[in-house]
Amino acid sequence: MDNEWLARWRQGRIGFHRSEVHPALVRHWPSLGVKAGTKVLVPLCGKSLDMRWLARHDHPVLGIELAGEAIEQFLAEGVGEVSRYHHDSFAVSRQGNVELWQGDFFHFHIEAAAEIGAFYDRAALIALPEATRQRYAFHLAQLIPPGAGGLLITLRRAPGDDAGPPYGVEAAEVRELFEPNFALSHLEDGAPEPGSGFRESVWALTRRGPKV
Ligand SMILES: C[S@@+](CC[C@H](N)C(=O)[O-])C[C@H]1O[C@@H](n2cnc3c(N)ncnc32)[C@H](O)[C@@H]1O
Repeated sequence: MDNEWLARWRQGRIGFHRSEVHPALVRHWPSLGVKAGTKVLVPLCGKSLDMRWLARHDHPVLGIELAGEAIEQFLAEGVGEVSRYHHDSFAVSRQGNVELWQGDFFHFHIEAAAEIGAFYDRAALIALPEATRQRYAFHLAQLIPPGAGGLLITLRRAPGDDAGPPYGVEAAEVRELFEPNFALSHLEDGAPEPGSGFRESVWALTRRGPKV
């Protein structure tokens, strides 16, 4: 699976990347009440422009991405000096208020996440096969402090369509995955996307305490 993502980036097969900020982020982030200055974790971040939107709205961003290509493209398309360092197995690049950790999300641990106070998942959970999604939800819960919130944007496919990525994740699975550690609020379901028929669902999550 990992190599498949690296191949996608190498070959430019990145249909998931949006050339504009996701409208659901703009619409719903303010309602989460995340204080300015709070650092936002963006797992499986790609080169999402949503990170720039968060940074412009006074949130330091910590993105985690497997593909070096994605990170280099993000930095090349941005403005400002880039500083680089290593932390454990991660190569970290910082540009302005955005730091990008290149490596496997599942190797990113709580010591490195000390300042994180919110998260943003668009197309991260749904990038993972069913067997890995449980691990993702648990790992995310370990990184997010009690009381902290986040926005989750998932996707539904036609009934019986098990193909992916992106994988379809129904509301019942979202609840099953996250309810043990988060309070959930379903914010909206998008209209079917032209062509694919995929429908996005937007959720607000708040981490329950105590830490897992
Ligand atoms: C569907 S894309 C979504 C990217 C981004 N969130 C967006 O909205 O454009 C999933 C991304 O996760 C990355 N990825 C997959 N598995 C990963 C892992 N275990 N750790 C870090 N990144 C991973 C892939 O390289 C890919 O860029």
